[in-house]
Amino acid sequence: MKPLLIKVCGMRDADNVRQVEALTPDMMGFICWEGSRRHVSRLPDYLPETCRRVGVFVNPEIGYVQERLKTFRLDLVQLHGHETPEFCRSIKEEGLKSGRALQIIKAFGVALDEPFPHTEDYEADCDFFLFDTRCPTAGGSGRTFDWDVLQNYHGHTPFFLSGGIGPDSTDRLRSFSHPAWAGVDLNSRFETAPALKDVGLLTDFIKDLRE
Ligand SMILES: O=C(O)c1ccccc1N[C@@H]1O[C@H](COP(=O)(O)O)[C@@H](O)[C@H]1O
Repeated sequence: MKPLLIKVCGMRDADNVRQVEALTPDMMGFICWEGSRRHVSRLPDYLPETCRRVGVFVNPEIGYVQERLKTFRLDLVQLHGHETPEFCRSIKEEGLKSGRALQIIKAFGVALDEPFPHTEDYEADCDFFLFDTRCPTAGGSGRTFDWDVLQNYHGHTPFFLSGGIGPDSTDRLRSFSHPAWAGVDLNSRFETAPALKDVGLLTDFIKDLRE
C-alpha cells in the first residue's frame, strides 16, 4: 500500500506555516471562503515550498479562483460547494492556461440519513475526492461521520478521509481500509485557535500515522 497522503488544512499564520511545513505534510490548505473562521483574506508572508499548496473554495466565482491561483501559486483547488463537473473542468483548464498542472479535489458532504453522494459524474474531471461530514458550514465542523458508509464508494478516484479527524483517531484510521483511500485531511481538531495549528499535536499524530 502507498503511504497515506497527509494534508493539513486551514493555515494562515506565516510562522505556523513554517512550523507545520517542517513536519513534511504532503499538502497544506488555505481557506479561500469568507464564511469560514479560517478564511485567509490576504497573502500570508510565507507560503510553503516543500509541500503542495491547496486553495479551498465554496461555490467560488471563477475570477476569484484565477486570482488565488496566481497569488498563492496553488497546486490544487479543493471545492466544497455545489460545483458541477463542468466547473471543475473549467478550473483545471484555468490552471493549464497559466502553465500549471492543477489538480482538483472535489469534496462531498456525507450524511447517514441521505443517499451516498453521486460521484460518478465527477470522475473524469477530478483528481481526488474528499469525503467530509455534511454540515451547514460547508466544512471545518470537527465532526466525524461513520466511515463504514464509504463501502458504498466503488469509484476509482482516490479520496481523502476528512471531517473531525483528531489526535485520538489513529486507532480508527489503522482499522480503516478501502482500495481508493489515498489520504487524510487534518484541520480543526489540531487547533489552538481558528487557523492556528498545534504543532506538538500534529508532530505526534503524523509520526504515529507514518510508523
Ligand atoms: O475549515 C474550514 O473552516 C472550512 C470551511 C469551508 C469549507 C471547508 C473547510 N475546511 C475543510 O473541512 C474539512 C473538515 O475539517 P474538520 O477536520 O472537520 O475541521 C477539511 O477537509 C478542511 O479542508
